[in-house]
Amino acid sequence: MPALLVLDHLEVARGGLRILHGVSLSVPQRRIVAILGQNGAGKSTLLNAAIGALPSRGGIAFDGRPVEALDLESRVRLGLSLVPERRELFGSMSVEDNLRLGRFRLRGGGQAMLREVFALFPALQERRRDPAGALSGGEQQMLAIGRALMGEPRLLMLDEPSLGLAPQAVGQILRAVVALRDNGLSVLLVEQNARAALRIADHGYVLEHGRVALEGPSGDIAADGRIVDAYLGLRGATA
Ligand SMILES: Nc1ncnc2c1ncn2[C@@H]1O[C@H](COP(=O)(O)OP(=O)(O)OP(=O)(O)O)[C@@H](O)[C@H]1O
Repeated sequence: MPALLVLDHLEVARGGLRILHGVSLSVPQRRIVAILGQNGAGKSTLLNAAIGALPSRGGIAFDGRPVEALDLESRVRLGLSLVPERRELFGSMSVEDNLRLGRFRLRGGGQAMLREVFALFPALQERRRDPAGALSGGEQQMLAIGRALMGEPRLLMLDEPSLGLAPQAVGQILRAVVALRDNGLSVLLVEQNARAALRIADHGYVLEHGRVALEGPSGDIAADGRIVDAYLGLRGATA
């Protein structure tokens, strides 16, 4: 089966500085691919370029089709979706209204998708009428993922979903990501929590200073403690 997303020698500059230096990677269908690396390695930059929020050079193909010339909205329409690190929820709006916003570009089917999101995250159903700003960090992350799912993406890109969450919430989020993969979704996961990410991912890439330092099946990366310690630092090693 051809890969769903293929980045081919992607280069991105920000503020006049080159951040990504020819990064190539692919996300197969129905797989979780983790991007790991220290702060500033370029992980968020990569996701933002893939969705079209940052200009880039190099190839970006989605489902075999070049998309680098398409704007962000067109890429989203094709099935790419990004849950950003800051989650970007509307704090004074209800949980349900935040979810419905994720449906804005599609007609019909909203109720069925809402049921699917509530089945995945029962906590959101219980709090559907509460303002998003009143949710815990873990629930807000569920809501951000749920809102992305409302748009029926084919590739879900998650930027640091475990950031700032209690261990129990991290577990809930990562189990949901596995369930989504098992249901057919492809996932590109950026995480600082390297060990947790490698436990659920099928394949991993380690970025270092905007380059792929190594890649491989996630089990191989996780099994080599030296790799995790050298490239992913204390937080990855102890998580
Ligand atoms: N808006 C910006 N303008 C200029 N440089 C930026 C901008 N945003 C990020 N950078 C720089 O790009 C580099 C990569 O940042 P990026 O956020 O992609 O890294 P990251 O691997 O996701 O790290 P983190 O975990 O800290 O978010 C860093 O050196 C950062 O300072």
